[in-house]
Amino acid sequence: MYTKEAVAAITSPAVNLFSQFGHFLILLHGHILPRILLAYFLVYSVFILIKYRHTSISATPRFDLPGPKGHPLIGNTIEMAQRPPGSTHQRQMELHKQYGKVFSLTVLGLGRVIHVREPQVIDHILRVNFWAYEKGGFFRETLRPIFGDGIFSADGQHWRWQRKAASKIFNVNWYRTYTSTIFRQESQLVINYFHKITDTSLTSMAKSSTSAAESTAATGSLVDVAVPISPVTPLREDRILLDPVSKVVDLQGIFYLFTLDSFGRIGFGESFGCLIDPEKEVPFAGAFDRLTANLSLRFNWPFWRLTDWWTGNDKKVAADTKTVYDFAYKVIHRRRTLEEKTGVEGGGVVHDMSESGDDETEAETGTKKPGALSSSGKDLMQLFMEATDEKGERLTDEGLKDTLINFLLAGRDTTAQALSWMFYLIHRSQTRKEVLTKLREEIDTTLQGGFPTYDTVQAQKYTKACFFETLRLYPSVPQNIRCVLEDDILPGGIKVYKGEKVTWGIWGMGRDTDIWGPDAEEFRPERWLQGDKFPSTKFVSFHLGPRTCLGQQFAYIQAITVTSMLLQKFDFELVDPHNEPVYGTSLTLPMANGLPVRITRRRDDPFRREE
Ligand code: HEM
Repeated sequence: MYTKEAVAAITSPAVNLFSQFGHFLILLHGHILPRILLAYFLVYSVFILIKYRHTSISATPRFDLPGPKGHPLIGNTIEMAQRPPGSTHQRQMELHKQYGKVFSLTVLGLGRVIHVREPQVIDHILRVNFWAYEKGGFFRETLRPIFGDGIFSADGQHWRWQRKAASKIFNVNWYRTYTSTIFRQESQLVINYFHKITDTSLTSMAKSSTSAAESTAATGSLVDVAVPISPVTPLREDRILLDPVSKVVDLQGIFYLFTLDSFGRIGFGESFGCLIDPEKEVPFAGAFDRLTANLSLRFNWPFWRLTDWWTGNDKKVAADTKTVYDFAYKVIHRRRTLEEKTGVEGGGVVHDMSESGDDETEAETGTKKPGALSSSGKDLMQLFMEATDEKGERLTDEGLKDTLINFLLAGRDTTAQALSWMFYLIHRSQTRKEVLTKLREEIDTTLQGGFPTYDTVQAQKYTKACFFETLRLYPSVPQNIRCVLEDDILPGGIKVYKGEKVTWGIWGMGRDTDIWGPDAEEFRPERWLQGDKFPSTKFVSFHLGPRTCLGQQFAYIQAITVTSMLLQKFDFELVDPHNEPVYGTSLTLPMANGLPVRITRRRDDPFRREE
């Protein structure tokens, strides 16, 4: 047995060693390491605070660029998020006045955003050095939950093939023989509705609207998918007929219905039926509107995922996305079934335009009889079902869904808003009366009381000038942004580095006196018939370069058709002709409270026949 002393002799060195190591650990853990860490942390924090004293930590500081001072670590994030809705464009213009043609801001999530204003610089980004810029991950990730990988958010090869496929579709033959006819028919539905308002008493109006709905439901010709026209269809919250007694309607609301219905037919050969009874709510349209408004908020607020979850907005967005997707898949499913039955890609759908009922006009203008069409009577869905992607493969249902939704986003709100601003501009008190007179003279002389066609639209130079002049002052896409893919030097010598963003305000450029001269703020369509020509690097409302708007012809044919047909028949009086409508929050440029106008039958219609 070991004695006490023997045990102590054996264990004490070990105990000593252990206790010394313990002391060392205590020293290290209890005092020095945290101190070192703390000191390191403090020094690093001071360094970070100094480095990012005016810049968000997601951006490299740049002292060579002017711009409003930001807060430490978050840069200008709060200021950007706090801007009152609709004031973005004015604020950007003020900042340009203060800091010059180039200034920069930093925002958490976005990083450094460089604002540019010179046409030459924008031309460089969009055309000259196109491949050094892209929409980028931020844009894609913000849009993807709703708009998938469609043409709007795609970059590189995936964008290129979509562009190539769509370019084949948007051609003169298609416009001449297919889309123009649909624009005419849909414009006629707007006219029918306005006739109902202006010509009949309230009671008979209500009756006729019900019977129109019933007869359409019975034939099933227009309303197949989206619009359950039945007494249970709810009335719209955002009413179209604002005052039945003094015949006031929301013209912007009507234009939204017009472009949606037109797109339904052009996109997949089925109308949403909105114009059959504009007072009835169309669930798809409501869901789509809310989704686009949500998207615009996401672009300005980097923490949208968190706040959406916190407020429960994510559930509403999910429900709206489902409504839109369900609709798209239903249409696709019908086409796939047809495809199986016929054995032809996309079902081989060719719309017989001779059902249009306006063959007389076609005969008068000498254009081909629509019923005799072949490929030009195909809707977008048919054309995309026939197309192949970058790998030479047919589009999946998901790809088709993305395509449809992206084209709808591209083509619906933009044209509806441009039309609303144009009607506002030609009727507001500040615009010279001769603008409307000249417009009507051109319409009457060209159409002689008949319907517009593709060819008459081309001849209406003044009407087109009014449309372009509207888009100069009120561009439907008021702001745009690109991500820098590789370091570059902009004209004028400003350096931009990979990962930074460049943005330009199209709204502000349209009002810049350096670009458009001293009368930049004036609505003067004549400028398009004299010095200013389209396309031009000054006018970026339809974009520039390889990603220029694919639908610009589509848009102005549609706009000129409906404008001509409405001005032939009706007089419009703004309820408030003196004040500019307030801008709504969106990716595009809507009027927040619509465009209330009083409608009457045209007083001086030289071709009026008693109907
Ligand atoms: C007044 C009406 C319109 C305006 C002001 C307008 C403006 C624009 C702008 C600014 C872009 C560039 C967006 C970007 O890349 O960031 C664009 C792209 C596009 N637009 Fe339009 N647009 C209008 C109508 C239409 C219509 C009616 C369609 C089709 C039916 C259409 C189809 C497209 C497509 C497919 C793109 C994407 C092009 C690409 O990325 O290659 N647009 N549009």
